[in-house]
Amino acid sequence: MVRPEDFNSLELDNSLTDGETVHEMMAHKAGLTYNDFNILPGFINFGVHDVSLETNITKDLKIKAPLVSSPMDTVTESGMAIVMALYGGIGIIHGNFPKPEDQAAEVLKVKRFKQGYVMQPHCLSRDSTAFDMIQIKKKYGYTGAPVTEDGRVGSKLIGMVTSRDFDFITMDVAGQKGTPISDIMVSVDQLHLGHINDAPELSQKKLKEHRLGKLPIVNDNGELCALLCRSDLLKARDYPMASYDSKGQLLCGAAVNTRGESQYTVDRVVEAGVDVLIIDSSNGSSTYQISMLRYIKEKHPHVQVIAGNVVTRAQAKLLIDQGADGLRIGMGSGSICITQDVMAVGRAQGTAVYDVARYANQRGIPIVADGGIRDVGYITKAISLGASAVMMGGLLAATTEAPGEYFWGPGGVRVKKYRGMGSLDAMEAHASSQDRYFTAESDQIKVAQGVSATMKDRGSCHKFIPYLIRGVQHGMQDIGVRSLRDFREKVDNGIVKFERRSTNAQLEGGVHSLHSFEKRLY
Ligand SMILES: NC(=O)c1ccc[n+]([C@@H]2O[C@H](COP(=O)([O-])OP(=O)(O)OC[C@H]3O[C@@H](n4cnc5c(N)ncnc54)[C@H](O)[C@@H]3O)[C@@H](O)[C@H]2O)c1
Ligand SMILES: O=P(O)(O)OC[C@H]1O[C@@H](n2cnc3c(O)ncnc32)[C@H](O)[C@@H]1O
Ligand SMILES: [K+]
Repeated sequence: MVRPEDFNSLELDNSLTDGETVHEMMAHKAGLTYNDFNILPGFINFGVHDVSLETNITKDLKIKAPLVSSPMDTVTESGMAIVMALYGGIGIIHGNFPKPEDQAAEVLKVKRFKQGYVMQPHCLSRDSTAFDMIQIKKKYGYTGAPVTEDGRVGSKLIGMVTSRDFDFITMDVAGQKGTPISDIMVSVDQLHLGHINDAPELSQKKLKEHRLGKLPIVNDNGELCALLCRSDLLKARDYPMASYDSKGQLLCGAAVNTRGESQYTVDRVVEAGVDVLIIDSSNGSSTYQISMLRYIKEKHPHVQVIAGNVVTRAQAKLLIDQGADGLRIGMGSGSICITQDVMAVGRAQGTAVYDVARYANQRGIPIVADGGIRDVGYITKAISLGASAVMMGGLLAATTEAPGEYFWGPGGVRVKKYRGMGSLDAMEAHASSQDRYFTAESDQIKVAQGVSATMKDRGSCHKFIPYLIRGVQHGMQDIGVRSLRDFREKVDNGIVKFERRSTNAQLEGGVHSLHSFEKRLY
């Protein structure tokens, strides 16, 4: 039987100094990044479950896992933001929508999230046919769908195709093109309905009592708001780490650019209940950024603001002096980013995180290390350099919860699109993002800072994020630190040791010398 007290006097003898302190490692002025170093192991005298990942991402905003999803249109809309918050992180809704109201609607979906409720069910319209229902079944596997006036959530519910109705449809696809949906749906007056303001328990009771597969949830005007699904309820579980606000709603962030018109967007997303705003720019030390920061702080003082991006202490000082509650660090480090090639400006991410964190943390301002997080160990390394959280784009793209549909890429691989917000592809997607790339109002010459790519299907965040969290906990256990604060203190006072590694050591640290291998991670 292992008794903790038997080991009380044991510790590592830190006078035997292998490696170097973080300050020694960073004293060499060449830019370093995560892959350039390892952290040396510490003494494990606690279990992996004892490692707390609680952290502040701004002065006043605490979350339980140091994970933030990037405000990119192939990464974070409400689906991603919900799953990030359920596991203790936070998602930042991107700002590349046709209208500010669309972005606000995504924020609202996160704030209104209730377990078991599908907020964006696939709908049919008054003009749909049985053929369209067959297509939904084929593409998504659903055997029922709500029917609304114009086929969208938010329009008037007129009926519902249930799996029982659907069982009688012949799969004679061509023939069903002529069968109006009204022939196979149950009309709204014969449906059991839930109200959006009802407590979730009440709607769940209705669903169980009437043995329904799905319960449409409507508002006072009879417009469809959501669908409560039996199968999702059965899957529902507790999320003990979830990031909630004081009203018990999931935390949510949103990004805005620095254009004057975006003040209107700020007001809309704040109205929707956003908890934190990110002012999105590759170079945060601009007059444009400062006027946006001032606007938000004056008009909405209760909303936390992460300013950026910055990579130097002078940039950080400027934004902290102007009232930033948090900073986003990274210029050129993103997987889809070509800023350093095109602009000749940027900084190695490890050095940027270390330098800015040392300054900002002294002033009580947390930093989010943005870009270049390729794997779970990179998260631990970013934290070791002083980051309070990491922001991920590519690592989360191509999960089920990322926006966009999967398709088959070269070699028969299932992929989703992942693109830089400054890629021509993203610029062309919406007028709102195009104007930011014209270097002057009248200038029609675009200079892309990002590329458009595909990423291999990574499965659902419901598996991937718990894997990331547990991976970081294991890393911190190996280092011998129980919390982010403990980590920071032990790095600062030189107890946690680092070692730079040669190119050969980097190769050795990866998989090598194998004929073939399979990489299954979680
Ligand atoms: N982290 C990175 O390394 C990095 C690098 C490039 C792009 N990006 C991402 O790409 C997107 C766009 O970044 P960006 O830096 O090109 O956007 P930006 O909006 O900050 O800048 C685009 C152009 O618009 C100008 N501009 C901005 N606000 C203005 C105003 N109010 N009036 C007049 N001109 C104004 C800027 O000076 C710049 O020339 C963001 O999502 C950003 O996060 C990130
Ligand atoms: O996590 P990764 O994928 O390494 O980086 C995400 C990070 O990249 C930045 N970014 C987004 N779009 C662009 C773009 O078009 N050019 C340059 N950098 C970009 C952004 O900071 C993301 O959070
Ligand atoms: K890059």
